[in-house]
Amino acid sequence: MKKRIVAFRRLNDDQLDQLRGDFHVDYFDNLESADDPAFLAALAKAHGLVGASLKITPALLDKAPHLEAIASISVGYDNYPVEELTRRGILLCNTPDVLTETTADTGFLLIMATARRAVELADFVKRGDWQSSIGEAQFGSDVHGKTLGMVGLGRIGAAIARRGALGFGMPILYSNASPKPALEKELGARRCELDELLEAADFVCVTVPLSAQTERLIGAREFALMRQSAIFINISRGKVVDEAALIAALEQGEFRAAGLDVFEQEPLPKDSPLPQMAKVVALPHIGSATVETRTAMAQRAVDNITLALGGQRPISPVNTDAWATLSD
Ligand SMILES: NC(=O)C1=CN([C@@H]2O[C@H](COP(=O)(O)OP(=O)(O)OC[C@H]3O[C@@H](n4cnc5c(N)ncnc54)[C@H](OP(=O)(O)O)[C@@H]3O)[C@@H](O)[C@H]2O)C=CC1
Ligand SMILES: O=CC(=O)O
Repeated sequence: MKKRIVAFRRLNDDQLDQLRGDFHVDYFDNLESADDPAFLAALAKAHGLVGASLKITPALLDKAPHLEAIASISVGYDNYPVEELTRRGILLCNTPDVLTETTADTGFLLIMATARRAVELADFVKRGDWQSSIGEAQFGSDVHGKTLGMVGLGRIGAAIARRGALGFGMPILYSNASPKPALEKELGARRCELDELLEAADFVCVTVPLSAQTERLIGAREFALMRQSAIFINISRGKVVDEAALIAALEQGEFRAAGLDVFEQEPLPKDSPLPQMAKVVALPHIGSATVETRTAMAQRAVDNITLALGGQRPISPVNTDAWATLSD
């Protein structure tokens, strides 16, 4: 009998056909909530789960007694209780590498858009306010040659730093759990403490994953250390930043501008002041959101679940201990 997979958000027809060749698939194209009764009924019989952005809780796992593997269509896995999954022998897979360059493009887009005030000035033109040559009050700041401070120098952080160092001649500072000697050699990057980075960088760019160690890593104290002329970029997870402190620091002019792809609560609540601030470029979590990259991510998830449920090692397992249990 075929194993059963529940899939949601979002696979194309070829990917669904590929899965249906090996498995019984229940597909929820537009799942609104994990409480959807049809979704829960399918989950109760599922061996595999494929999808993204759903908060997976132990209570939800209790409703999936046959679950063997989850293939997340994301590289970040802060919405999964990894230890609990491992304890239950459920394998979790993610999608590293295939989204690195696109997410780095988005990070650099935020650097450029904030420094050159692209959104604010495009709105100015759109409103018909461009009546004469713009003056100094609307000038931006250079990107090339400025110091880029990377908070996190993993796959995405390195790809952003590479764009900055090799494309824009930016000196790179980084704070990261472990040293990155190869990147130091390639990019001339220098590792330093977070406080030194915050004090010295013209652009502070956050790319660490959300974890117990990084939650609210950047708050009022950290914003106060930044230069008044500096620009803050967050392309990782909203909860790495204390958002109330970010808003207060922007209001008080502690630094110049913020480029944000991620927020404490997503979608951003309607009463958030952030999108209305001229100094803020706010994007709706589109780091990896190109047709090519989202297709590649979904394909990686399809391949991961197919391999895992077929008894073969998946391409990108997160909790390899669970893989050992599953492959016994
Ligand atoms: N906005 C978007 O759409 C997207 C957002 N993301 C986010 O980006 C994150 C990073 O992805 P990716 O670059 O692939 O992940 P990586 O694991 O390659 O990079 C994360 C880096 O952060 C470092 N790090 C982890 N914890 C700490 C800490 N406590 N202090 C300092 N450094 C730390 C790691 O150090 P070490 O190397 O020593 O382990 C690693 O170098 C994802 O987890 C996700 O949250 C990802 C894709 C798209
Ligand atoms: O935020 C996106 C991810 O892949 O993680």
